[in-house]
Amino acid sequence: MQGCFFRALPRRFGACANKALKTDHARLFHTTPVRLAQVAKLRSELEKRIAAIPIERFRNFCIVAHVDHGKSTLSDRLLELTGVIEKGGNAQILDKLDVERERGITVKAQTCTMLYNHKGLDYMLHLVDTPGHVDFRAEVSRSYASCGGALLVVDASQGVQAQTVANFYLAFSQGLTLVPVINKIDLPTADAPRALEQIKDTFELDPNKAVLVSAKSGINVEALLPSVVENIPAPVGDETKPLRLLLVDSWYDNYKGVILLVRIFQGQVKPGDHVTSFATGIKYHVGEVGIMYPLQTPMTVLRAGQVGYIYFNPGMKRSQDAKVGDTYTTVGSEKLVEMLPGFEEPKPMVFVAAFPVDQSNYEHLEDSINQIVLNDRSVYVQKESSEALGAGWRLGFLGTLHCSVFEDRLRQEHGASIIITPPSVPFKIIDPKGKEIIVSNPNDFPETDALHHKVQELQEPYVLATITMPEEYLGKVIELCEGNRGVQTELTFFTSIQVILKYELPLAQLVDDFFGKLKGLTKGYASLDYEDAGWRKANIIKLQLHVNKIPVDAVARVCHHSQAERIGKQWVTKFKEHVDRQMFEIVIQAIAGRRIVARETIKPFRKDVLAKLHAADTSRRRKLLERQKEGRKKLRAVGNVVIDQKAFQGFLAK
Ligand SMILES: Nc1nc2c(ncn2[C@@H]2O[C@H](COP(=O)(O)OP(=O)(O)OP(=O)(O)O)[C@@H](O)[C@H]2O)c(=O)[nH]1
Repeated sequence: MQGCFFRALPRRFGACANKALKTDHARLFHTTPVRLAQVAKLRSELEKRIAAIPIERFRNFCIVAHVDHGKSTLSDRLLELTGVIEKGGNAQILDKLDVERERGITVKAQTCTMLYNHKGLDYMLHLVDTPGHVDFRAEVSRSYASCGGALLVVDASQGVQAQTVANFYLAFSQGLTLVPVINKIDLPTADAPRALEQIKDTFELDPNKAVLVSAKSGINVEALLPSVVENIPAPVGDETKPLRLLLVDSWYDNYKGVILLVRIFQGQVKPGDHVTSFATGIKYHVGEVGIMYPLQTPMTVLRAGQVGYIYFNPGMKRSQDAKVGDTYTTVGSEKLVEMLPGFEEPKPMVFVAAFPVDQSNYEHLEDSINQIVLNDRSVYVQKESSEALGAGWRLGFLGTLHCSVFEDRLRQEHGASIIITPPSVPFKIIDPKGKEIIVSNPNDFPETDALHHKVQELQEPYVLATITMPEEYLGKVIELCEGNRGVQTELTFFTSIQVILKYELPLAQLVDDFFGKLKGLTKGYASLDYEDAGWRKANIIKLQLHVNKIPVDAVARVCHHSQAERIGKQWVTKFKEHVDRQMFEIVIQAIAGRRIVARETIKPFRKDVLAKLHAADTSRRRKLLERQKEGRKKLRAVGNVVIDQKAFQGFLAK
């Protein structure tokens, strides 16, 4: 992670962009008054070099791997090799989202163009560094659409892991050429022959084509680019035909509006062109086109086969108008150009309710949420209000990591103080007429009395989980999967001691810290990946927390019948820990449907402390009343029970 420049590119994150200009490279390529002439000269030389490269010498490729196998470190080395960034200069210019740095994960795919001279000829390489974590798989899948091949990186000490398998099949299904790369060969625990055997056994990839490197120390990295040039096919596309471009990604810039990352399939695009979107029908005048080198570097034209950015003049204001997967063409060519197949929008599958700790911060928090959502449109936001916690939002995410990254960004970048409920998954109601309704808010679950005439069937989402692990943990992992309502679909030994296990699991079980339990059971040796497996009939029920017979709406959740008692017991025990004793008895109940599945009681105070106050002691009485008034501000009422906000925070904390 340290010194990773490429991942640090803050192109989507306007606030950070200026910091990136501290790099020598960025100074050269971005205007400061002193260097203006020099910048113009360098850009024009770069442009001339690019103009002389025919499409047959373009190579668009991405780097895919399991989490932490070294994608970003390798990207840095390739950028250094091609002179895009300076050698060893990365440490000073380290700059990226706080959350990415702290967690050591890539959240957004980043792209960069490189020029590489191979056997006396210039090649234009376009590289995409993709996130490894399963929650951000849509980023990887979209990146593939602009690429002809991929470097499949495998850590020599860990070998093939779950996300290596998932990335391989995704790339394979999209017809990409794969170049295997065995990384971290410098580690004492590296076992390159085993990793080579695994890629041969599991993916039928030729081990002789694999390149063995150490991205960290740079060993043999120079052998990679010749392999890219020789093995990855050039894109095809006629630059003389009408424009046909695919919108791969977008981000928001406060000054320029929405900036689009595009792959040109046919024709060319220049500033001043009048273009139109197939999805929205909106027409725009192109303001600027350019390449990521590694920051936005304007060019006079982008042509077939290239990946670059464009923005409009006047700028695109609404980020919803930039539909990832959309096709654009020149106005007047609409009938001559076929729309590209596009992408399926990723659907949020994990939902939480979020509330400001202090209701007076509601508007500030709403602004912060909207700002993050501008650059992350996979987040679903809907207003919600709770009797206990006030006004807030229901937020939907691609997975639990996506959710906690969002939460961290709210806290770190916007200083938000927020209460977030544990993640839950949506459920589907099929009504008696066969109409399907997907519901993400447990409070919309039909009342028990209405269930039989409002619902024909209830369904919950399932995933197909791929788990890899050393054979010695197989028994324990099978037990864990079965205990989480899993159904085994495959068990394969891919070396004499490594196993790939596939299970269909309810997503609700997976978000309930399944990965944490798996890691614990296997001492961290197991890896997990999953993909959507559709909806299955489910025996689910609404579980509610009642305090003195009044439901605490923010806490309600929908769960499987078999889990209701366990969760209910956890709830009442935890809630009791966080609620202060009061003047009367408090009864806390967990109720599933009509059944009370757990109960705790908080006994009242024995003495009335106010009784001791002397009637004439007015100043003390006033002091007490003021203190009480102050305290009340922090309190929320649930029926007749007044509960401190901190109790909710404590109760809802993981
Ligand atoms: N010893 C050694 N460590 C390496 C090598 N390549 C990467 N690392 C280390 O492995 C860790 C993960 O590297 P990254 O480049 O962040 O991995 P990544 O695949 O981009 O991670 P994600 O994007 O989060 O999936 C970092 O601590 C790197 O310094 C290598 O060749 N040798």
